[in-house]
Amino acid sequence: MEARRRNSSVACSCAVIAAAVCLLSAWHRSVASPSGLERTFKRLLTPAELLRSFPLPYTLKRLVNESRAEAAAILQGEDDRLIAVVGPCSIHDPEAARDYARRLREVKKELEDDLLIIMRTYLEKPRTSVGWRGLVSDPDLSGKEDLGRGLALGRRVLLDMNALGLPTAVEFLDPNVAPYIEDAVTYGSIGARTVESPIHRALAASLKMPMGFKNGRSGDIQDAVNAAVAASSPQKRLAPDRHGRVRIVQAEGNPAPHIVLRGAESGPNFGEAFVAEAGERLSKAGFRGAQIMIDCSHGNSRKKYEGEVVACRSVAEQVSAGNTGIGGVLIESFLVAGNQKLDPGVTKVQDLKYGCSVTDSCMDFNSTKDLLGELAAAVVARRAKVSLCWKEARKGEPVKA
Ligand SMILES: O=C[C@H](O)[C@H](O)COP(=O)(O)O
Ligand SMILES: C=C(OP(=O)(O)O)C(=O)O
Repeated sequence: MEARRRNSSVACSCAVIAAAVCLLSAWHRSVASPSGLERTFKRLLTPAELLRSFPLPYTLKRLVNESRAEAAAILQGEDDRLIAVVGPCSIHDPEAARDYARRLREVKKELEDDLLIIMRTYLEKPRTSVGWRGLVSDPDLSGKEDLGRGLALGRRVLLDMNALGLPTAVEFLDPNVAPYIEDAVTYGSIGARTVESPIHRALAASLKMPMGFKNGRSGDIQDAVNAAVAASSPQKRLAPDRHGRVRIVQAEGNPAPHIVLRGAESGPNFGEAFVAEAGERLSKAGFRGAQIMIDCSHGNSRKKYEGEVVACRSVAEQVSAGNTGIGGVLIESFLVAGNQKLDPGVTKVQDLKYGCSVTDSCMDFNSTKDLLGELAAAVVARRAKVSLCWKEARKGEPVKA
């Protein structure tokens, strides 16, 4: 009896030690899968640990909260400015991103009566097939995919942008990444490749910043409308908490879900007829007065920065003509125009051109500044027209615009 008790306590201690060794030395652990292939697990900091190392200071928390509220007010038609989400297609060089942000913040201050400028700080890239998957996945652009370093670097970039006075926008791609960064994000997007995914819709329902849903790559606007409806509803989902424990999250529904027209393989959808149709579908789905965002890139630019200028000018014309259904734009822009090839593991990072996109083609900073000026002027024109309408309506006269 005594011997059995001793044996079982020895077995117990061995199990505890083994578990501790496993946990402490589990930086790198390989498990044979049923197919005989090795699956590798690597220990990662929990969101709580990363947030402790790189906290969002109180003043920046205030910036995030205030800019989220401003963006939501614009998207609900309560603030007549436009949102402009502007910045590189993807962040690959934090120094170039800071350089860009310093210039953008000057434009932000100059145009803040008419535009809410948010810096596109995209850290995760969904690929059509394969390719570099963004700073979080591969921070060294080497193909080694050091996700632990990527999460830390990505969070630091978001903190830097906020510290420079710029609210940030990201695409949420891997739901597991969200708890590491969401507190530092003002505007979120669900992309064309994931807009039909129930998991992404449920994630959006639990996020506190306004979330934009892109139309599908085929051009189907209804995918985005359905996603906005789903994300506006309270729902439960399984998700890790900040300590990495899987929990049942009771999501309240996103505060300002909206749709983003991004064009399609078959062509752009930034024109008046598409905007009107999107507005009608939104009203039918119960979103009365909800604003639409227009992505001037992707299918709307046919992935060429010159096309972005055309799309953006069309938006400015529609707004200055009095269209009150457009709430903002997304623009891919970096220090210099165009893009360059990045083949992780093959391209030498030191050979990359400074301030030039390694994913989609971007417009250069000076053209961006000019276009933002045009958008701000369009808001001023719309304001004058709309208030004229309002005054005439009050006099009981027919509304002109
Ligand atoms: O915005 C970036 C790209 O459009 C997206 O990540 C897909 O890129 P790809 O078609 O080059 O893979
Ligand atoms: C991938 C993107 O967009 P979309 O989902 O519209 O292709 C993006 O904005 O980086």
